[in-house]
Amino acid sequence: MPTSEPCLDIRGLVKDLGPVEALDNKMVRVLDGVHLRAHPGEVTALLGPNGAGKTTTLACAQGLLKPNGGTVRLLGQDPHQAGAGLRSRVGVMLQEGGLPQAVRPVPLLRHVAGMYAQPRNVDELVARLGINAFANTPIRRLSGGQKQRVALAAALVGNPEVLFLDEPSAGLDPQSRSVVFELIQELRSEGLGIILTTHLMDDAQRLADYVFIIDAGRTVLHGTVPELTAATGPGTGTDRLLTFEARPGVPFGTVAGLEVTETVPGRYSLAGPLTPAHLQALAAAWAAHSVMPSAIHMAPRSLEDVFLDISGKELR
Ligand SMILES: Nc1ncnc2c1ncn2[C@@H]1O[C@H](COP(=O)(O)OP(=O)(O)OP(=O)(O)O)[C@@H](O)[C@H]1O
Repeated sequence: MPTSEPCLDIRGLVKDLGPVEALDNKMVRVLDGVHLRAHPGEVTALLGPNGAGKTTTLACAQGLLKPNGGTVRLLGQDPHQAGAGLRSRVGVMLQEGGLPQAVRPVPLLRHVAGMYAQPRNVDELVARLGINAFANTPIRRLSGGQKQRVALAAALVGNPEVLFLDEPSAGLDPQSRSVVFELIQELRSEGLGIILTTHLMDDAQRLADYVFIIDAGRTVLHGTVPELTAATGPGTGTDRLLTFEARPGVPFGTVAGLEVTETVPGRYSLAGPLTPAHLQALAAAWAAHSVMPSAIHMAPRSLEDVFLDISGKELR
């Protein structure tokens, strides 16, 4: 981990939301132990399945919601107590609905730039994100991907030190996605602390320096991508994940020293520095249990696999 002070430091975050009608109008605890630390000059990804608590975590991080427990420090301050001084140092990329619909992109960006002491150059940002092509179209008429680019520009125009991106590549075509990825990498090298949420493992694997995985309101795993995807600890890079399907409930146990785990009924996995000897032992285990497996797949472990291993759930 880097030695710089974290730009975002969340410890033991607890948040209750509600009241929920289906639960006799009781409050529901949606966060119960989220830890997250992000540093300047790094991309920190927050991953988790639907409903894990990513949006709620970001809302607490940005000071939009008051935590019921734990601590949040954004650039060293409590974001819920801090005023405009802190807000001007933080960029937030709003989801589509957050942009004013009747305005055209360039006047909007100039207006936002006018609210900051040292804004970025609007023309440069517009050219960089290809916004020129639809500069005179009202936002409500833009495609999802075009709106995404305007939202990113609006988050950046104030020249923030910390940038929050919620699903930054949602709706982008491959070309716009590369433009946005390049920009994110450049901003990172300029020293911005970037915190992003995504469902796309590929995005996280390509962009993130450090990953926090949350599930059911708590941080369940964190590390660099190589750390998380190495089954036997920080990275040899040779680890593989082998998965196969067979009838549920077969007690395969260990083969050549590696445990076969039934991650969901009928789906088995074996992870580690696999060699042909493991494959031989596995074939013997299949024969011993009269199993003819299907959907055999072997590849380097991905973040998706890691999450499936620990929770039995898909990330999406
Ligand atoms: N106002 C609310 N009242 C009650 N429950 C809520 C409220 N807002 C969110 N929740 C619940 O809190 C949990 C966390 O929601 P959150 O939006 O933070 O998850 P998420 O990880 O961002 O999900 P997604 O990936 O689907 O956007 C979910 O179970 C959601 O249903």
